[in-house]
Amino acid sequence: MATTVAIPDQDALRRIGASVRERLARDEQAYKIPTDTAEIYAIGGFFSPAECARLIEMIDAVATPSELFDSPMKDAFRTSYSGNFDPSDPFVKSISRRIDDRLGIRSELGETIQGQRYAPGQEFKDHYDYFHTSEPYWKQERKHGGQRSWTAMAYLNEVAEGGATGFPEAGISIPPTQGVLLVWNNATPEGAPNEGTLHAGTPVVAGQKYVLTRWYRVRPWKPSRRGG
Ligand SMILES: O=C(O)CCC(=O)C(=O)O
Ligand SMILES: [Fe+2]
Repeated sequence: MATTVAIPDQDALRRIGASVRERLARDEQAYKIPTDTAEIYAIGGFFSPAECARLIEMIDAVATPSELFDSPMKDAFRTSYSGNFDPSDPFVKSISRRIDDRLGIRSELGETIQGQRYAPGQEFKDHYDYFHTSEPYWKQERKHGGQRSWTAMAYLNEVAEGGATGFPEAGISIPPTQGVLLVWNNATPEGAPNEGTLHAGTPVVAGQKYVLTRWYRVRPWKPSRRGG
């Protein structure tokens, strides 16, 4: 008899995938990146230069060497500095709410915004934002909001050279542009983790790169640990 292996949180991933997709289709500023491999959108001018400057200052205040979910190559894998914003700060709340509203996702599903700073030579190698449900950490994450659905990431400055976000499966490379919000669905329309979302923050060559990231779960997020 054939057995089907259940995909954790599949129904929720399918449902959230569809609702955000429908919302972005009506958003005249949301540009769908032309690829069939993954659902990736760019929204220009999402943050003003003044907001970016303020967010950059906040990243400088919280950034420490990045932590990752268990990975044998942890040290070389994500060399940027990162830190979580204070979710009770009114400015952070307003920024989070604006991203949530644009995607139409309930705020409770969003993880605390994380800021990241890359210096020349620093990078975040190819990875998926979704959780690998066969790994030991999944037992915890399942209870802390479950699988990650969409990622929203904003570029806060222009990088002198390097630092593009690469999606090798989709054959796409997105150069950092100040104020752009990049949004992608980590699942397929069917609600399975989408391997086509493999991506990297490629090495910065010159200058600094500042980004912020908000990851969304399928259920209300409860803090446990950090990671990309
Ligand atoms: O810095 C980038 O371009 C990618 C960052 C990223 O993949 C993440 O924060 O999950
Ligand atoms: Fe990522």
